[in-house]
Amino acid sequence: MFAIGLIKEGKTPNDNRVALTPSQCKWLQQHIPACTIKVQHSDTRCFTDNEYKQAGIELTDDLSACDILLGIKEVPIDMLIESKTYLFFSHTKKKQPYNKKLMHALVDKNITLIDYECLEHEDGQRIIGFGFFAGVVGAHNGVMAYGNRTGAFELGRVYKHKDYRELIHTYFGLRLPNIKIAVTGSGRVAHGILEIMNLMGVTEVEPDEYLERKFSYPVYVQLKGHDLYTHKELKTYKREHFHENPQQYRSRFLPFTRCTDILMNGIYWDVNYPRLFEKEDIDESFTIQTIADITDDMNGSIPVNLGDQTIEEPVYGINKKTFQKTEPYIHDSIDVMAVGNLPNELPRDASRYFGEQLLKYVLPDLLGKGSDIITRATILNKGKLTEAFMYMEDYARH
Ligand SMILES: NC(=O)c1ccc[n+]([C@@H]2O[C@H](COP(=O)([O-])OP(=O)(O)OC[C@H]3O[C@@H](n4cnc5c(N)ncnc54)[C@H](O)[C@@H]3O)[C@@H](O)[C@H]2O)c1
Repeated sequence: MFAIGLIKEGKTPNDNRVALTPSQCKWLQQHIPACTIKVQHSDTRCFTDNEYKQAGIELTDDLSACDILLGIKEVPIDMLIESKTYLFFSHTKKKQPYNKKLMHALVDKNITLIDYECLEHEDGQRIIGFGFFAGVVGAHNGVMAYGNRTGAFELGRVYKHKDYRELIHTYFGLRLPNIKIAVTGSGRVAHGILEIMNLMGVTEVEPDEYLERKFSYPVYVQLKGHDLYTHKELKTYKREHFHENPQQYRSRFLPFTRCTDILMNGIYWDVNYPRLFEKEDIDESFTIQTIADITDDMNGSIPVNLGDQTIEEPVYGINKKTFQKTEPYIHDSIDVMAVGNLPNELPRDASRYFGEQLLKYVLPDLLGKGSDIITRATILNKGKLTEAFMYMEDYARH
């Protein structure tokens, strides 16, 4: 018998998401008879203890009999059980200083750590994540913020709805003005944004039309790598070359800052990548009024991202001259929506989607003979760094 435990999230503030929903647990127990699931009591999880009970899943406080423990966010050190196999987002692979102590504890307790973020197909595409619902919520919030600024329409808050289905019912009858929306990126986040664009009845147009034409209806353009970056000398874009040498490229986004009303940013970014634009580009010709920075790196691809807001208050203003933070929706400011845990506004749907990927691509191998995907995502094996993660030796040692 193989026992999987769903741990209670311990990080503060509490995350309400979970790796497997009650019906996914039930399905797993029915289809893999050698597997049982235990769920640790929690009163903050988006599915209640009672929902798991109704699905026939055992609830307990003690998961010490489980072989594999599934969480979402970093597990607090005092909640780690020795010698277990854990799956969660550890945020350690970039040697993040704030999780160094957690890494030391994982080593000391002989834990096997498989990090969701490192589960990748052979070509480097991530297998599981919450990006799609970050895109959904971020796009909604971006359009909502534009409505709040202009008074042209009103949209409510996502988290006040039970789930996604209920949310999209509220779009019935929504009529957006003739705005132009630029969507950047081509991954999960971008797909979530596009879903909302289509549900809100925004029409997709090509980049050249978007730049040159006026439309009598709302439009969006999706800008992918080759629309956003060009090699500084060769004036070309090759995806793999760009990923390996981003410093050799510059942004091509500037013309879009001169005709866009809302920017929905969903790209992948790191410090070596060019920003979409610079602060100095914010002049009289800069038309963007609302930025939904779903990518959300402080002072990153969006130079006026001054850090995170909360789910309750997701938007702040940036003064166009001083670049200081202001109240949202005021004259002479651009509104920025920047929240680091957007999927928590739709936790039930986000968890269901996450669990589906886990069931399809990870758990069968994890419960069976293992796979290259799992090996590549194993940072620690019984407290020891695996070969691919030896670059973390100085970080893991103490
Ligand atoms: N605000 C939030 O709550 C929230 C939630 C989830 C994700 N995010 C952020 O949104 C961004 C996009 O996430 P996603 O889920 O769409 O990612 P994804 O893995 O689904 O897609 C990333 C895309 O970027 C491309 N890319 C470019 N350079 C890359 C590189 N060096 N490494 C990997 N991919 C590269 C990939 O080809 C892919 O098309 C990330 O920065 C992520 O941290 C934010």
